[in-house]
Amino acid sequence: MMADARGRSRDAAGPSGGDSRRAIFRRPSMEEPLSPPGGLGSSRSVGGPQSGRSGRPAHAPFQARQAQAGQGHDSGNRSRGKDAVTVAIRFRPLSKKERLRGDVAVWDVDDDNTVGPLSRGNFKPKYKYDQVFRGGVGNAEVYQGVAEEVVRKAMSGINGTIFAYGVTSSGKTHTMMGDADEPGIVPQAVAQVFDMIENMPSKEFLLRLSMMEIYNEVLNDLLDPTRTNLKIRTNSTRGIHVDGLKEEVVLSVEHALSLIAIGEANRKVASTTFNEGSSRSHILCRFCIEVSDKLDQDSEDDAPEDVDDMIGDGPVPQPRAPRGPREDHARTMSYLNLIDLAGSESAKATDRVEIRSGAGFSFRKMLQKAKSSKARGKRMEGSYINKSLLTLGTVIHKMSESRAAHVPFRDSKLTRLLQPSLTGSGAKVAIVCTVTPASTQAEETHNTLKFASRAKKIQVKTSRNEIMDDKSLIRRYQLEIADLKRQLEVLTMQREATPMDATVSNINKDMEEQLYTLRERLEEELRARLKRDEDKAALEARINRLTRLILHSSAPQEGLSLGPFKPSHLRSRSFDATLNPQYRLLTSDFSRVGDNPSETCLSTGASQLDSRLFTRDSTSTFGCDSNYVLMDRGVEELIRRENRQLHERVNLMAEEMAANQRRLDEIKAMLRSSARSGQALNTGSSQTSDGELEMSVLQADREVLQDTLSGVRGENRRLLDEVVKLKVQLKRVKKERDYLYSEGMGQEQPEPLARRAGAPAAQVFGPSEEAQSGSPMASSGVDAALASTCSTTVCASSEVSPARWSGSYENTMEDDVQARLVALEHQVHTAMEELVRKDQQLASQREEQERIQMMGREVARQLKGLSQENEQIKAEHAHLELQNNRLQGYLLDGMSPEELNKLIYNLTTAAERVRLSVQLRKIQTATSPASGNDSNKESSDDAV
Ligand SMILES: Nc1ncnc2c1ncn2[C@@H]1O[C@H](COP(=O)(O)OP(=O)(O)OP(=O)(O)O)[C@@H](O)[C@H]1O
Repeated sequence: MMADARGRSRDAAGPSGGDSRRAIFRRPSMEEPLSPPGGLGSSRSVGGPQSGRSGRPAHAPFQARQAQAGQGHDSGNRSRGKDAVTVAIRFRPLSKKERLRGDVAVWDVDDDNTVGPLSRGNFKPKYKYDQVFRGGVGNAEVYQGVAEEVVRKAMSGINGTIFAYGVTSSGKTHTMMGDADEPGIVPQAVAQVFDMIENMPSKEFLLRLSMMEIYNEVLNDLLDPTRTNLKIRTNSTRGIHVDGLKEEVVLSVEHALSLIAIGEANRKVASTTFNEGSSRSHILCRFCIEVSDKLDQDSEDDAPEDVDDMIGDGPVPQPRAPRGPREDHARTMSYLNLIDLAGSESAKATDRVEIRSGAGFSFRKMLQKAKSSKARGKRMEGSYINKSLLTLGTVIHKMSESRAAHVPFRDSKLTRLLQPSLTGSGAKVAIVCTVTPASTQAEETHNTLKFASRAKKIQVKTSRNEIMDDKSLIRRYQLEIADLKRQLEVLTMQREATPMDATVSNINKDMEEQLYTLRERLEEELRARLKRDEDKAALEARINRLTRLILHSSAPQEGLSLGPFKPSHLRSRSFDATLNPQYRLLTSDFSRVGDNPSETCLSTGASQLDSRLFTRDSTSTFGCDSNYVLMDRGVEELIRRENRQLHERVNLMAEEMAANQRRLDEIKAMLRSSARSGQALNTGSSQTSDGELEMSVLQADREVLQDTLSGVRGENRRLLDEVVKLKVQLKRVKKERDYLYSEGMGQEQPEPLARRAGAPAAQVFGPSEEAQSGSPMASSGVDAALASTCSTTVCASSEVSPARWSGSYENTMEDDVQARLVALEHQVHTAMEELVRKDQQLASQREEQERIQMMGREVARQLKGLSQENEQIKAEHAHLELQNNRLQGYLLDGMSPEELNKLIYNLTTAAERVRLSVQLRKIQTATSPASGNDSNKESSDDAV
């Protein structure tokens, strides 16, 4: 940068560069006394277009610049006891568009911050300001010259307000917000705030950010677009404030910038003639800064006591508040308002927009109609903007007049919101009026310069907003954290005194042991029950078996009384008769008897059978197995009975046959006599006819007799069939007897009857010689069967008395069965008693089991409750330990809150960040000693 002796600018460093710029700007003269006190010259020397666009935050060399920035800046104001509003003019370079349309710069700046019009190349100084920035000056320099001090004051408890004022496209947004390459006042202020926090370890801060816009005189929340049409309210506690405005606790630079970006995205922007992205609303970005001494600050004497100590310049010498006990730590709460105003625009310019964007002829009317409503909207926007800016100008004008009776702050929302900053008990105001040097906008620029000049005359008191009561949020957090710390200590002490986990685990252990014991008892009961069930089943099986035996024993009695012996269990039972030699013997014996037609033989066979049976009855072998013998006797008795019946029938038949035989003999005799008579008749005719008649009669008689004989023979065959059936029955009986032998309680079978009788079976029951020689009776099977039947009859009439024998063994058998029945009944009775007793035991055990189960459930429920309680205690403990760890790990071990802020911001979402920030503040406050005066009253209006 070059400058001549007058300070007229000759540098080509501005973006426009060239001769025109040299014609506009003059190098300011450092010697001229027009510059307000405050190192403006030094500020100017630091900046420049290059340095301003470096993108480096202006606050970075914050401490290094402190001496420069504060040196004598406010000395003049200090003499008045008031701070004048800092007013700066910022020219922007001619835009490309302006140069293209032939605009030239018609304003010039002197080094003494004087601005004046250029007339035929001559500069006529007209207005003087605190700061005037040429077109090539970057945002960093503007920040240092205008905003840095305001932010510094805000951090020390003095309200600060910075706003940009100017016509549209003059560079307000560029100044306040900037861009990525050249951050504006807002991002630089954020960086400075956190920079200062980082450099003040003895302090604690709570930052909150809110963003709102005034669009068409309607207040909207930019951080929460759902909150619209907010109302401005006033109360004694909070003063003028926006009701329902969202305030976000800010944790870091990035956090704040992200929130501001959100608000920026929500603001109303539109395209106008002069600006593609023109702001159509006033944007208020507000930081609420609460500062407090750390509660547990031990090395307070080494650390700077407040911001002014650290800054060093002390623009407003505040008497240091007497430091009381640690509870009376000073706490301040201040607001830093950063305002980007909407740009005023003439209706002509708006109309130009509409006309310029017109379409072809065919759509002209339609488009004009549509666009006229749009233009109306735009005009309305413009009128609202202009009205509020006009009100601001009026307010500034009135305030600049020392005797102004009434200042119309309420005429617009903008002035209403700015009222505390402009008139309040403590405020530092900086106004950056952005202007363009373009000739086509010389009038607007002139108006802005007039506005700035009036604003320069406003005087605002600056005082620190110290809050000594508990209404501040930071104080609440401090108290809450202190309370939490106390709780933590109590819990820790309790835990150390009686280890919580051990207690709970002991309870758990007892419960588990009880449960285990109960489970064991249950299992034992279950086993015992199973055992009882098994015993019961065994008893039942035994009863069934015995019952079966009883039934088996009673069956022969029925058989004896009702007919042929046929035990029910044998009807369905197949067995191999050939396996039983006794059965085979009897079968063969009987078949031989049946086959032998000889009456003598039959009689002999039957006698042998009876004698054998009798012999068995009288031999000692009978006693070897009473059951067997009894059953054997029963079977034999049956056979005898049936034999007797057969004998009776056979006798009847024999008598009948004998009668028939006699009749046949008579007939034969008659025939023979008739034959003799017929020979005699052949000799005489009369005798022949009588003889033939008699012959025919006899012949007829003979035929009748033959018929009768055939009937008798048929009857014989029937009887033979019955005999065969009886044989079959006899075989079956023998089979049953053999089966009884085989079932004879595991004892040996008696010897075959034939062998005991001492005679070979073939000899006894073999066919008789008469039968073998072919006697008439043996010629047919019928006669043989008849003979067999007759022999059985003979056998039935033997001298052994079957009735007597049968009765005796029946009695024996009955007694035995009765005895067994009694014994079995006794057993059954005993078993039933045992069953009843076991059932009673089972019922009582069931009750006991249910009681134990109920106890188990109750114990499980208690255990569950205790477990939940344990979990809760553990979670609480973990939570408190986490807090403790944070306290000890992060804060006490040296990690600064700023680093923690960054860490939290990087790791968490926005919502979580807010929550954590609150927690963090609590924790941070908890590490400081309690401060504040509890006697002051607090209002809940300050709740976030
Ligand atoms: N000092 C400057 N140096 C370089 N470019 C600038 C400067 N000031 C403004 N501009 C440019 O001028 C254009 C308009 O600026 P900006 O949007 O900040 O104007 P504005 O006053 O905010 O307008 P409006 O009131 O319509 O919102 C932008 O493209 C911006 O980059």
